[in-house]
Amino acid sequence: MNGPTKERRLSSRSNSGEAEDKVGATDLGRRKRNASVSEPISVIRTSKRTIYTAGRPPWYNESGEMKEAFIIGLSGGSASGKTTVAEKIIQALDFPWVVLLSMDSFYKVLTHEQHETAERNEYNFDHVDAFDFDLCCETLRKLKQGRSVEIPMYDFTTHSRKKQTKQLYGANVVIFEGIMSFVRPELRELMDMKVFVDADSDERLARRLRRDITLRGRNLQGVLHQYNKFVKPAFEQFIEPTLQYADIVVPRGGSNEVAIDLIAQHVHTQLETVKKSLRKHNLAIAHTGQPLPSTLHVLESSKQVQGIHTILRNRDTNRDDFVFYSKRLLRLLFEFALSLLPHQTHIVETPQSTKYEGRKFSGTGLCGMSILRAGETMEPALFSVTKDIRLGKILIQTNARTEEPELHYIRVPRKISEDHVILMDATVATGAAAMMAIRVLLDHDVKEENILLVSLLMAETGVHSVAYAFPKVQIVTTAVDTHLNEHYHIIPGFGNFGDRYFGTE
Ligand SMILES: Nc1ncnc2c1ncn2[C@@H]1O[C@H](COP(=O)(O)OP(=O)(O)O)[C@@H](O)[C@H]1O
Ligand SMILES: Nc1ccn([C@@H]2O[C@H](COP(=O)(O)O)[C@@H](O)[C@H]2O)c(=O)n1
Ligand SMILES: [Mg+2]
Repeated sequence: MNGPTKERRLSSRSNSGEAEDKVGATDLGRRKRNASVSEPISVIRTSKRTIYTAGRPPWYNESGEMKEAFIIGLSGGSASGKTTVAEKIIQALDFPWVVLLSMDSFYKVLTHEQHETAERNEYNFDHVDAFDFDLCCETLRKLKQGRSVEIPMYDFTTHSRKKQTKQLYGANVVIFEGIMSFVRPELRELMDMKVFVDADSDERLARRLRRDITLRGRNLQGVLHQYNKFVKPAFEQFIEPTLQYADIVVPRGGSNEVAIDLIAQHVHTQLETVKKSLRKHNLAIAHTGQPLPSTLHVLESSKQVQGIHTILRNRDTNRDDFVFYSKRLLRLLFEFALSLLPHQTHIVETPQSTKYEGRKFSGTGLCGMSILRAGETMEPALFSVTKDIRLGKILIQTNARTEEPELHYIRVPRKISEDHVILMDATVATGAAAMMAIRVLLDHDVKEENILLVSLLMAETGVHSVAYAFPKVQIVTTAVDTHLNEHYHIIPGFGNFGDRYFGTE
């Protein structure tokens, strides 16, 4: 993807399939508060194994410390309206990168016998032992730190985890909801705000009957049996006692607009400093005091390189010159990138029958992967320095309405998993497209340490984001610019590289 285009702005994501159709669909920035929520998740296409989501770049506070995500914990009895309230908070928040994490994801995987018991509505899903609290806690902690997590997705109709998982890279706000979300102190400690969703028990039973029969594949008798045997006693034993930890109790759940607005307002106040630092982070120097990562390799800024940069950065440079000099710089860049690949000693015999001790690429294979459209401009230069290299392509475009990057097309060379992969994008601004492409490669079993992200020009924030999410990926460029403007364009930058190269300005 072309750096100066908007690589990524907003993201709202959920991990429960049930909620996803509704909550994940929420286009936070644009949708009016009371609008119906029915579109598919702002995807980011899925593969068989992973749902790719965009991630926000990490940002830092004034002292250069990583800013943590704000976590809202939602608890309450089954069918009290936790998921509904979570959706409404997301709508009311109108804030980028909000994630909904549901405790459903952390139901333990059942044995064959347990599964049969569950089919007879005799398995106790309303007991603390039914959840993998360790995984749940680890996931929430990582999300709070803005780190990448892989989230299991739950299917209530089969009582099992879906094959697909969801990859998240960080969030501003995480809404964590579940019947037992306040039970463990280690989970409560991670929460910045605790909300208990309350509803009358008759109301909860009526809603649960309707929902479980229509959405979770249950029958009337089964729901009533499970409710009386497990759900009702669990509410009294585990859930109701956690009401004492709540900062706010929301009676009438999702229909309580006043409470939802108050929660959203409070979060906004809390995040005001974050928003300021985000603005500062984007508009001024990207990360004051943050050292650039050791995985970053910048081509030596020789006089030649500086001269080429001067031509490329000059707005008056015509298209012919722009193409010529970018190709020249690209060849230097690829030669430099190739020098970072593993090599071993290789002895050959010269025409004079003497031995020459040389070097040879020691990897299994090498292929290129371009992020369309601007990454495609790098292909000829790659071909000119590597012989018979296999090439893949990935098209990531920003949805004009949601401003989210979307994965539209992937063509990955066959048997790529043992290869070193040169991932190409002409410029990297926020890093969102590159991160999505890296995730796609990992999903095709490419080893993280075998990926080289190669780009003519990068913004500091993009470098940090990629390095933070993928610490083993080698990042190779000819220069790192410190600024991004409010349109996520690299400053001083090259302008829109793809447009200047293809003459589509
Ligand atoms: N205020 C409400 N009025 C009517 N139905 C509601 C309300 N809140 C939630 N529901 C419905 O009740 C069911 C349970 O709500 P849900 O949000 O899934 O609860 P929880 O996540 O707490 O189990 C869902 O089918 C939902 O659409
Ligand atoms: N396979 C499963 C797993 C869980 N449940 C019930 O789900 C309830 C929790 O989800 P809510 O959205 O209602 O909070 C819990 O009460 C379990 O009984 C299930 O029925 N089947
Ligand atoms: Mg729910």
